[in-house]
Order: sequence, then C-alpha cells, then structure tokens
Amino acid sequence: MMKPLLDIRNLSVTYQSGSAALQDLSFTMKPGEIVGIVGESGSGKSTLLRAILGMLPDGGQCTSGEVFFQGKSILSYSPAEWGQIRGKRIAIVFQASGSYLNPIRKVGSQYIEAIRAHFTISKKTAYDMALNMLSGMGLHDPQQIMNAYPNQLSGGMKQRTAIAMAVTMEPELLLTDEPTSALDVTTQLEVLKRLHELRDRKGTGIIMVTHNMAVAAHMADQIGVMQHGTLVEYEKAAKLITNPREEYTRQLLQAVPELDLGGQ
Ligand SMILES: Nc1ncnc2c1ncn2[C@@H]1O[C@H](COP(=O)(O)OP(=O)(O)OP(=O)(O)O)[C@@H](O)[C@H]1O
Repeated sequence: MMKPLLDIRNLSVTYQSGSAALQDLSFTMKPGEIVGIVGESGSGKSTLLRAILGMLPDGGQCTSGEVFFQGKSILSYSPAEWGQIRGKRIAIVFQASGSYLNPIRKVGSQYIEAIRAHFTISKKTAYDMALNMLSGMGLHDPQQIMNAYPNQLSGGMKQRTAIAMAVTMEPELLLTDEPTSALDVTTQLEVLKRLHELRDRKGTGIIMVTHNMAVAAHMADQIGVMQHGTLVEYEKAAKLITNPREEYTRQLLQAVPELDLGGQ
C-alpha cells in the first residue's frame, strides 16, 4: 500500500482565549491528491493549515494528536527541522500572498533569491526557472513581470506570481487558503486550472481551503466539511456532492454561490 502523504490523527488545537479551534480531527491523504476543505467562517479551516505547518499564531497550541508527513511525526519538530520542510516540501499560499511581495524590490530579484536559497544553481538558471514557472501560471510576459516592482502589477498578477514562487520549490504538499478568493472570476478559474495541472504534472498533493463549495467540487478528489472544529464529513468529492451524509453538507451545497465552473 502506498504510504499516505499526510496522516492527521485526532488533532486538537486550543487558543489561549479558551476556545477549542480543532477537536479530535483526523484524515488521511495520498500523494498527488487534491483535498478541498470547506466550512463556515470560524470552523477552523485556517487553523488546520497552520497546525500542519507548525505555524499556529501565538496563543495557539496543539493539545493532542499527531501529524505524520510521509510517515514522520512532524508536530514536535525543532525549528531547524521545520526549516528543512517549510516552504520547500510543504508550501503555503494565502489569499493575500501576492501582497506580501517586497514592494521595494523588483519581482525578479526576490524570486531569484528565493530559488537560490533552496537550490545551488546560478542566477541565470534560477531566472530561467522563474520564467518557466510564471508562464506555467498563465502569465504571458514573464520577463516583464520579473522586471517589475510588485505595485506595477495587478492583484491577480501578484497573486499568480506568489503562487508560482511557492510551487517553484516543487513541494510535495501545497496548502492553499482561499488562494483565488480575491481575484476576478476569470483569473480565479485560470489559477485553479494551473493548480490542477501542477498536480497532474508533478504529483503535488494540495489541500485547498475554500468557503466556496463550487470550487471544491470542481477541483478536489476528496472533500472535508468542517463545522465547529471538527470534520463532520470526509468523502470522495463526487459522492459527497451527489449523496451528502450530513444535513450541514446539504446546506452548504444548497448555498453554492453563483460561479459558473461548468462551461470552460
Ligand atoms: N489567533 C487566534 N487567537 C484566538 N482565537 C483564534 C485565533 N485564530 C482563530 N481563532 C479562533 O479559532 C476558531 C477557528 O478559526 P479559523 O480562522 O481557523 O476558522 P476558519 O474556518 O479559517 O474561518 P475563516 O473562513 O473566517 O477564515 C475561531 O473560533 C476563531 O475565533
């Protein structure tokens, strides 16, 4: 049997304020799988991603459970061990990742520096690699992007650049938290398509947090539905959509926003 890419067992997270943000949450994903995590605001979706990456905000603590990444228990990793994994084998993209680009440096110089922090390669090779990844995100003039300051680019271009940067390291697991929510619908579809291709080409496992059930249905192999810090349903996407077990899942399906994902 193939080793799971990620195996989360009975994970609980509490914030100092006292609220339990995750309660006894378990699921397993295979390499190359796309998992959509849906649920209402406050259900714990972002907390889950942060816990996987050992990046809980101050006051947040894993109180029980384990996270296995390729068979290794990672929750108790030291900062040095995390340094080997974070941004490299497990990468994360947030809704506003594009706005975290350094505004006073050209995209190219920060991109090349990020690549060379991970790979021992020449600037020229890193540059070519960056161009390739930017094109792969559907950005048609990658040279111009490399030569621009972030504020010379549109929000969609910046976000796609940030996603390209995250996937350049060829992570085995990509965590995305509403990566396309701030983009217009056309750009949103383009980016989702590229993420799907990335999985097909490189076998990248993706956990995609979204409030949008239509996006999850379109993208994911498995969908997890979260409510009050627990996973109330975790099922193959096709089955969950056609035959939801939980009343709460049914409600989410009925509330699917208007987003035509069918006719592309
Ligand atoms: N830094 C924090 N300190 C204290 N409580 C927090 C913190 N971050 C989140 N919480 C609480 O943990 C619970 C889960 O929040 P989380 O942000 O993970 O949910 P979410 O499903 O991602 O919501 P959204 O869709 O709005 O981003 C909520 O009750 C929230 O108030």
